[in-house]
Amino acid sequence: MDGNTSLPVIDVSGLAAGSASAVPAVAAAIREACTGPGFFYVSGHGVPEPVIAAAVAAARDFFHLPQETKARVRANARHRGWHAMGGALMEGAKHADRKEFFSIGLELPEDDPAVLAGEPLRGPNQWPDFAPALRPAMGAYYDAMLALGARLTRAVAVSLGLEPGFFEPRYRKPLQRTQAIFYPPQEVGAEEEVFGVAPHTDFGLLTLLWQDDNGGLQVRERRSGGWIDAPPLPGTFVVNVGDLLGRWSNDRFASTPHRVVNRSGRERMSIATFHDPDFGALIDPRELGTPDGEARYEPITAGRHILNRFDQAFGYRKTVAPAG
Ligand SMILES: O=C(O)CCC(=O)C(=O)O
Ligand SMILES: [Fe+2]
Repeated sequence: MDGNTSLPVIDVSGLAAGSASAVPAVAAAIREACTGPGFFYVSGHGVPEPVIAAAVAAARDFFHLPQETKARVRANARHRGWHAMGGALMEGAKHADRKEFFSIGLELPEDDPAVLAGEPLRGPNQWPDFAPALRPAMGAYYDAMLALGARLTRAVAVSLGLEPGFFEPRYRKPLQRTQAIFYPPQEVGAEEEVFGVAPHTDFGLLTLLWQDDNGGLQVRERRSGGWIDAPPLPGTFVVNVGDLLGRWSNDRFASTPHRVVNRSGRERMSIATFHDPDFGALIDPRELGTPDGEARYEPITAGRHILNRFDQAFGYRKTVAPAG
């Protein structure tokens, strides 16, 4: 299902080519998108198709394994590993999401100073030895998203009137999380309020989403309050503003609610990457400037903000002791 969409499609090939002169035009388009719908597509993103295809194939094979096999890498307190169906409940939702997902983050050894210091969410990933293709494929995809995120945040910085390099020192050991998500087909006639992902805003700075060709992602239109489709467009990623960027920018950019309903009759897959800063990055609107008045938010670290949201959304965090 390839569709038309009213959401903007921004060609970011100039960023991938490293051309400094490409930044202002992309930044202007991003500013318009982020003060408008809060969602846009990027084309010309520079991520090789085989990198995407390999990650999708390895994740699909993993999801098709028996539940008890996948449970051997069940998510730990660092959010790494397999999250079974039923573990994610969006704030205000009636039912848990109809999805399972496999989540990775920055690969840090146990003797990394941040891990030794007990920084939450830090450490090595949980790679399944029974699905050996996952590690190289998702690892390469993760790295490609780190690089794409870095290119995009340069343009985001300019779109907020900052130096292009503003975010770089805040992404030394980023909390970026990449999760392959698997949605079983939803029965037709299922209850209205059953979702693949219930309406929510993303927690972090920017989300970079690959989706397969089934469709199902819907975005709330700010003006009408209605839901519009964000259909799959080949060769693109969907990008959206998360709460952390809303807060940091003093609501100049706002995160937009979205949801997934998989009515395709088939299984659906996506890979969401939350391109988030260092645990200790200080999110202070004053630092970005507040041209339209007072700062609306107190400073908070990126890590604290994300942990607060995790504790609300994920069942496993309510049953395991917090660990480093
Ligand atoms: O799978 C999708 O299309 C979107 C997933 C999503 O919104 C999320 O994981 O935050
Ligand atoms: Fe989301």
